[in-house]
Amino acid sequence: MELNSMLLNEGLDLKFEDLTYKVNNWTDKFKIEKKTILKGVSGAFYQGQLCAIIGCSGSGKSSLLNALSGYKTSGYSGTIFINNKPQELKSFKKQSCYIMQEDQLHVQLTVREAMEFASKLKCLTLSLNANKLKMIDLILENLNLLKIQDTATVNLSGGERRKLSIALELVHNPSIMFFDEPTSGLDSLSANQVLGTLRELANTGRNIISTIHQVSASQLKIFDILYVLTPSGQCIYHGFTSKLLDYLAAQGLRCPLYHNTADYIIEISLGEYGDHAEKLVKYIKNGKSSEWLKNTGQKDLVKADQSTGVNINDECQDRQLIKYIYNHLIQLVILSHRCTVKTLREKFITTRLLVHIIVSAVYGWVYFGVGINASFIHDNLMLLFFSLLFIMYTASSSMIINFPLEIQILSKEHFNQWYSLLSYYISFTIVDLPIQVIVLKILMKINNSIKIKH
Ligand SMILES: Nc1ncnc2c1ncn2[C@@H]1O[C@H](COP(=O)(O)OP(=O)(O)OP(=O)(O)O)[C@@H](O)[C@H]1O
Repeated sequence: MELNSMLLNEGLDLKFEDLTYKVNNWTDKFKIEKKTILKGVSGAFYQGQLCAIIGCSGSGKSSLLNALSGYKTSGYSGTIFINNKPQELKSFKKQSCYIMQEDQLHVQLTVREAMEFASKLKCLTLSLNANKLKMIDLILENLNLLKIQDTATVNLSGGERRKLSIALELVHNPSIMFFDEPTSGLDSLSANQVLGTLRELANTGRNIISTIHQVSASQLKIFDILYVLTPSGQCIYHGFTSKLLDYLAAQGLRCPLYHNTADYIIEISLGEYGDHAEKLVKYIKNGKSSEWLKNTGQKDLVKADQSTGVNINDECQDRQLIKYIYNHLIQLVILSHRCTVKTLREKFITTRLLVHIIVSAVYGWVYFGVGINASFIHDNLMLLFFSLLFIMYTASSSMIINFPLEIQILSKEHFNQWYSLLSYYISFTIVDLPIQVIVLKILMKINNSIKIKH
């Protein structure tokens, strides 16, 4: 199905030059040494194209994607251009999104709820108007999710989860989308459906850049552009998928009949057909050169040379401050609402209440009558101490239990500019506060009633 024209987008062009990524590595002798993951690679991905970054495991595909998307910045050197201007991360993040390998979804919400909260957070509005609701319907319909809109995300299939991850980001109409192995863990039918969705997204004008671990011959044809990395983090091919065989033939490399071309070039990068990788890196100037295309009669990789430029916020400081506070307040209200809905659907809250009832009953029984006898002052102190300890422990336990489960979702949503960390933290605390007050009341009530009855 073709994506509706309402989802059309101008797209952004992305170029990178001499990108190097170094990490610190521990040696056998407990010393730190620098390991180079990406060695001065260059390339360009253009709007309206579906681009695949392929290579063997550990070749640096995710590292390259992390750099291009701005997800990671430390350890990287080189230059990235957006529409021929140096990448300005803050504004770039507003026009891009990064969809990670693992689908980070709120399992307590339904598909529709997840979409509505995403739309509210991205549009900074407490209620969605008819246009926004129509847009959600449109996205769900185009990604075949409308009929399962009331299903909890925890019950979705792998392919549906991946599509929902895409749908959630589409609500703010990103111009460039990064995907880290979007087909991993999916059966071939779901993988084909997800790749079909990526194709449609590219057809709407967006720039779609994806790493792919294993790609079949038929799936390979879906991609316009291939970018192939060697195990040493260099580029041996950057160009049209359809021209890969011509490129290899020009170097005297002929893909065996019925052999997957993607597998063939990866095998070349691994040195299975001799020492060709170095030669190819030089020939294509580590991704910089598209000269070889001229031999094939093809023009440049560039589809369109336009420079709409990245929006730069030039508002005065006072207005920015008011806007900043207003945005945080709106985020806080939406996040508190979402957190309340999730908390009320959690089983953990019942367990928490039960633990308080049992512990308060035990304390009441053990320290019966100590409050009315001055000779039990030591027991009074002990009761106070244990009660405080228990309250403090249980109050922090909700954060300790929930935070590791939420950290991946938080990092995805925060990176994709849904909200600030401050708003997230305050909303989490606000929603937990009434629960803490209620359980404290229970603790005191049961404690007192046991003292009186005894
Ligand atoms: N922070 C780091 N510290 C040490 N090594 C790292 C770090 N980040 C990446 N690496 C190493 O860099 C190499 C490339 O990693 P990366 O995840 O980019 O590869 P990949 O091509 O995406 O692999 P896969 O297909 O298996 O996901 C790996 O050998 C990895 O162990």
